[in-house]
Amino acid sequence: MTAPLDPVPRPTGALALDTYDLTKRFGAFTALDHVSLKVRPGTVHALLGENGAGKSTLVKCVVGYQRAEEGAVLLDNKEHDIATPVVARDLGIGMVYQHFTVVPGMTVAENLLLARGHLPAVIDWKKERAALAEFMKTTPFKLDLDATPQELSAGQKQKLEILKQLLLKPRLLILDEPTSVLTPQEADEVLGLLRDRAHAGECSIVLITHKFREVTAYADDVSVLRKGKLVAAHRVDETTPQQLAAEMVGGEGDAKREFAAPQRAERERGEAMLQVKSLVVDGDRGQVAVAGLSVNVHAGEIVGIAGVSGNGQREFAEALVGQRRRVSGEVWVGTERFAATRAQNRRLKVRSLPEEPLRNACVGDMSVSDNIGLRSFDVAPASRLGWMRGRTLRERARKLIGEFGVKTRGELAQIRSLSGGNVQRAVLARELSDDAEVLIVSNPVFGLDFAAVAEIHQRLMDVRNRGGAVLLISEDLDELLALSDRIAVMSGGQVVHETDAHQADRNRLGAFMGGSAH
Ligand SMILES: Nc1ncnc2c1ncn2[C@@H]1O[C@H](COP(=O)(O)OP(=O)(O)OP(=O)(O)O)[C@@H](O)[C@H]1O
Repeated sequence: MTAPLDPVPRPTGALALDTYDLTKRFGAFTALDHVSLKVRPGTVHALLGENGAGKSTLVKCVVGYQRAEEGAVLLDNKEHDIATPVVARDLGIGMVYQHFTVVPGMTVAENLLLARGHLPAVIDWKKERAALAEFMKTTPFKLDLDATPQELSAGQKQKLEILKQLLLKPRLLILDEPTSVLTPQEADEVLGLLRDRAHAGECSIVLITHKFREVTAYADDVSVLRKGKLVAAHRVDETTPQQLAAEMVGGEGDAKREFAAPQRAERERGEAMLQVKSLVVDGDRGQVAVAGLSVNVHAGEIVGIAGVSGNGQREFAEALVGQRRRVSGEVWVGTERFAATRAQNRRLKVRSLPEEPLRNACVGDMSVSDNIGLRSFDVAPASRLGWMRGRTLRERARKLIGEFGVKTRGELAQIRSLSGGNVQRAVLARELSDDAEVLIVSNPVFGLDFAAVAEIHQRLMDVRNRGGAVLLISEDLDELLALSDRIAVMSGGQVVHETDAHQADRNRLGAFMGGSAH
């Protein structure tokens, strides 16, 4: 290892974490209410809870990102005042956040080095690069050390976040939904690696997740938060997903939603609504990201685009919705050549939900109401003779907040104060409120709890059932298999395989995704 030697060797090994009566308020709202969590050293501890239950707030208090008003944080039974993330890091606590914290202008290698903190005055790049290359060999991820974060897909950025923490050899590692944008195979690899490190006594892991499969397969213990309170704690092998789901939502009835597949209406597929013909799009580094891609989506069908992140999906989605220049090729909606202008989107009812909606589809400092009104603020009834009608916008927002179950302290709250899942719901409320005819979605349930996943999947299915055309770009094969009528696999910027979803074979799809099938 090339890190400078510490004067006093740091203690190593897995930490025990206890929170005692932790209470955190935002104004009059209590986000954490006397939470006493117990994480045994050398274990993987899953933290479950619906969107807005307080999971992120709890761990942010442990890593010094937020300060609790009451209660205490204990490491190995000793109370610590963790006032800042730097204090947490020095105590051996690492955190992989739900949002990305990589520095955009720096390469993967620079980001990794920066994460290590305590850098020497002069960096011996040759040595550092060699050390990083060695380190990369010990992880399941392969990332180009010279790439910049703008060139990385959400999945790759997530991997970089995890790598940054692994490099620090934390004694307690907290991960806030680390697998949301990973393929099932990647998720298994990373969770397997983390569990092995925990069981070897190197670290303890706190894993915030919405996936019961991950809890049963990888966690030793599980705690459930509901509305800011810790409502249950179990050894994983002494509980069931049904019991956990019921504890999360506070009632048996709702818990069944997770296990309900979306209702697919029997219907003939109509004419081609969205046609992509030989589309070529460049990536951020000028490389060809989408290399002559063609795909059609018909009325009344969902076409799923599968693929390992970084195979041009992000650039494809951006080019479709007008956020990236198309080098050549054509996109048609119905009988019209489609340039994704605001007027066209409105007239042709083309709607989209990009990944990372807080960054890509919202103005964080603006209110929930204004964000919901972003598509319609300049058309009647919200605007009359050029005047925006705030009250109309707010009333409409309030109605949609209710309809889409957005948990917010009111339509005037800043959208960035909402939990991740609720931002997603707010954007969906905006995009789906007026019968979309063409819907382009990327990783739509990233970070959502099971009830929200089921609900949003049904909403996407409803667009299809009503005769809309849905293009669903997702790195989650289970999601694609559950929703799609057809699945196209994207690899190297092209569609390399297309199949009827009902006859699709997971392994075969996986082989095309990995580039090993012909
Ligand atoms: N900085 C803040 N200001 C005001 N309210 C906040 C702030 N941070 C969180 N909240 C509120 O606290 C509650 C808990 O949010 P938190 O992000 O901890 O939920 P979560 O369980 O992590 O949800 P998700 O699964 O959606 O990420 C939410 O109602 C949220 O709106």
